[in-house]
Formats: sequence, structure tokens, C-alpha cells
Amino acid sequence: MALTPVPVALKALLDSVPGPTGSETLPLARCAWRVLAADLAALRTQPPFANSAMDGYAVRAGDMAAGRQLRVIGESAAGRRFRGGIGPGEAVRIFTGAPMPEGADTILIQENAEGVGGETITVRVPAAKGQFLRPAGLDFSEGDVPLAAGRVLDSAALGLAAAMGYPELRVRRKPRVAILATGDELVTPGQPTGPDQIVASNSFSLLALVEKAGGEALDLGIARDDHDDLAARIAAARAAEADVLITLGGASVGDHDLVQEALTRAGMSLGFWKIAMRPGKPMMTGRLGRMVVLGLPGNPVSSIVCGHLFVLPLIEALLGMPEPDRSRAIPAILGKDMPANDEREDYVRSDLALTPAGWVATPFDKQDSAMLGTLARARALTIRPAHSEPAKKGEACRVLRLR
Ligand SMILES: Nc1nc2c(c(=O)[nH]1)N[C@H]1C(S)=C(S)[C@@H](COP(=O)(O)OP(=O)(O)OC[C@H]3O[C@@H](n4cnc5c(N)ncnc54)[C@H](O)[C@@H]3O)O[C@H]1N2
Ligand code: MOO
Repeated sequence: MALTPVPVALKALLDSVPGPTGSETLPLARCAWRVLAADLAALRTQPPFANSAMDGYAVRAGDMAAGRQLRVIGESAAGRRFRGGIGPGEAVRIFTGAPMPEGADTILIQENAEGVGGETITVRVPAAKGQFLRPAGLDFSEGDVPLAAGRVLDSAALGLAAAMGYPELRVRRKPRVAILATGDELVTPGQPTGPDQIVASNSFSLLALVEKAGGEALDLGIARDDHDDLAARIAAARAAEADVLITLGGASVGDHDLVQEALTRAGMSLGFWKIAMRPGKPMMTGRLGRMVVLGLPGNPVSSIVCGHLFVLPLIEALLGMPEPDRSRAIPAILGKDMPANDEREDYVRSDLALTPAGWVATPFDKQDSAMLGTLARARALTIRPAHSEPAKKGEACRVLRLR
């Protein structure tokens, strides 16, 4: 069976998403890093009044001449405006953020005035008309829509939502991602290991990816290589109304690789199985009712690389985030020669350093997909497209940054 190219499998996976998750209303303080469910229109204008960007004097541009004396007729502070207007030859002491008095059109910063604090000042360096004046609506006006649905509420966006007057926001429900490890050899960390057993780590790796992407991980434990146990845990994922089920291991062709059959028996329609990538070849996609199914290979590095390539974009799609945010590869140059590649796109564990020539990606010598230590050391995955010619150190490449 021909291997499916990564972009084909990814597109099919994202197309299989039944739509963004529902939404919930949360107080602003609980919305950090959540995703907006609707466009957000400003409920007010910012700044609501013309104000000064500096400490100094509100003046008239017509009075700006070196040596000119001005009479200080009052003070405008942030939160306490000067009541009244200024005429020719007059100035108002003003502070950053304070409303501009009527008749003033320019700010003379105090460094450019003599006699600061007194009843008269002398212009030392004249200000240009409108200097350091912030007009009303400089930032946004009521009805503007500076934040669109799908926007992650990072620090700037959350602050902007607050400034626009919102005490609470409608955000996407976190996609629920059920994670099911499989394998007779696996033991939970901290439990005693029998002679042929190893500690199960992949669920934790995937949990970290799911949470980073804005999903909610649901650990379904470890299924034995046994149809009844697999069926019970697949049923648990459905009962929990998971948006996604990720299975780990049992994806390949061995006699104990039962996952696909168990899912098919439960009613899954298969999307793709076997992807043209290394690591991660035995990956499988499917749909079980509304639940998107991703069957990841058991090798720890394979499951994590598949997570970066497929789980992160899948969660973004479920969160209704816009398409362009899903491509993460950046240009770099190779730090060493690379051999020709076969039909599987290679994701090579690499170091990554920023140099005056740009990012330099240097692949590690050992690339076994069981070596989690190597992946933890890697700063990037260097992408070697299928059928690449041998490449020399210094040639252009693309990388996925890992941290
Ligand atoms: N004859 C062939 N054999 C294999 C092929 C193939 O095409 N033909 N593909 C290989 C590739 S590539 C991969 S990747 C692996 C993946 O196989 P499975 O998904 O069936 O994974 P398992 O056999 O269940 O496990 C592989 C390996 O990973 C360990 N493992 C499993 N789950 C966990 C976990 N939750 N935490 C930590 N480690 C885990 C497991 O003990 C095995 O050592 O198949 C190749 N074989
Ligand atoms: O594809 Mo497997 O993931 O090479 O080790």
C-alpha cells in the first residue's frame, strides 16, 4: 500500500473535523490563552478624549517661538481635567494621560521650557503643532473590531478586550482529547516493572502537547493488547464525549497490534493508515461518530513527532483558529551534510542555533525513534522532503522549532 504524503493526510484530517467546539462565557481573568468564539467590537472609544502623551505644558502652536513667555493658568492631571480653555500667551501645566484643555493644540515637554513649576514659563525649544497630542480614538473607536473570532487571548489581546470594556468573554470550549496508551509491556510511572516491562511515557508527552495547544487532556490509562479491554476504553472515550481520541501504540503490523481492528469493530471509518514520514509511518486517522481518531505509533519519538505535525493543528482547527497559524516551519540552513532521502519525509532531531547567517540546524547522529533523550535535547526537527538529493552543509532547509 502506497504511503500517504504528510500534507494529504493532514488536510484530510482537518477536513474531517465536524466544526469548532461549542463556546462558554468566562470572566476576563479566566480567559488568558483561550480562543475567542466571536468577533469583538469595541464598546467604547480609546482614548475617550484628546490627551497628552508627555509631562509638560498644553499650549497653542501659534505661541511656539523660542524665548516667548507664557502665563500658566492651571493644571490638567490624569483623572482631573482643567476646567476652562486657554487663550493666546497662556499655557496649562499638564501630565501624561491628562485631558487637553480647550484651545490647546500642542504639548511643550517640560525639558523644553524654562521656569517649570512657576507662574510663567519661557519656551526654550518650540514644539511643532500637534506634538505629543493623542487625539480621541487614536487606539480604537466604538464599533471597531480589532479582535476576530479564533484569536488566542494572549497578553495584548486580553488587555485590549479589557480596554474595550468587556468584563467577560465568549470563548471556545477546550477540545476534549482522550489519550489511550496500549500495550501489555506498559506500566504506569512509579509502579513496579516486571521483567519484560517498561514505563509508559507517551501519554504524558501527548498531554503536554494537548494542553499547550489549548485542549483538555483526558487520560484513559493503559489498555492491554486485548480486544475487550480496548473496546471498553474506546467506549469510555465516547461516553466522555471526547472530540478526539488519540491511541498510542499497536498501530503497526505485528500480531499484537490490535488497535485498528478494535476501532473498526467499534464503528470507526478509516481515513488514512501509513504516512510517508519518518518517524511516524504507522500513523492512522479515522472518524468514530463525531470523534476524530488519531492512532499514533508507540515509539516515543514517533508519537511526539506525529503530535507536533497532526495533534497541534487538529486542536487549532477544533478551536476555530485561522488557517495561516497552522504552518510552523521556518527557514534555516544545514549545519552538516545530509544523505539522499527515500519516499518518507524525514523529521530529523537537530540542534538549532541563531547565527548572523540565520538559524543553523545541525542534525544529531543517532535518530532512533525510541530515543526520547535525543528528542528532549533537540531544539528543532529538520525537515527532509521525500526523495531529497544529498545536501551540503550551508544549504537551505526548513525546520520546526520545538522549544
Ligand atoms: N515489520 C514491521 N515492523 C514495524 C514496522 C513496519 O513497517 N514493519 N514499523 C515500525 C515503525 S516505523 C514503528 S514507529 C513501530 C510502531 O509500532 P506500533 O505503533 O505498533 O508500536 P508498539 O509496537 O506498540 O510499540 C513500539 C515501541 O514503543 C513502545 N511504547 C509503546 N507505547 C508506549 C508508551 N505509551 N510509552 C512508552 N513507550 C511505548 C513499545 O514498548 C515498543 O518498544 O513499529 C515498527 N515495526
Ligand atoms: O516510523 Mo517509526 O515511527 O520510524 O519509528
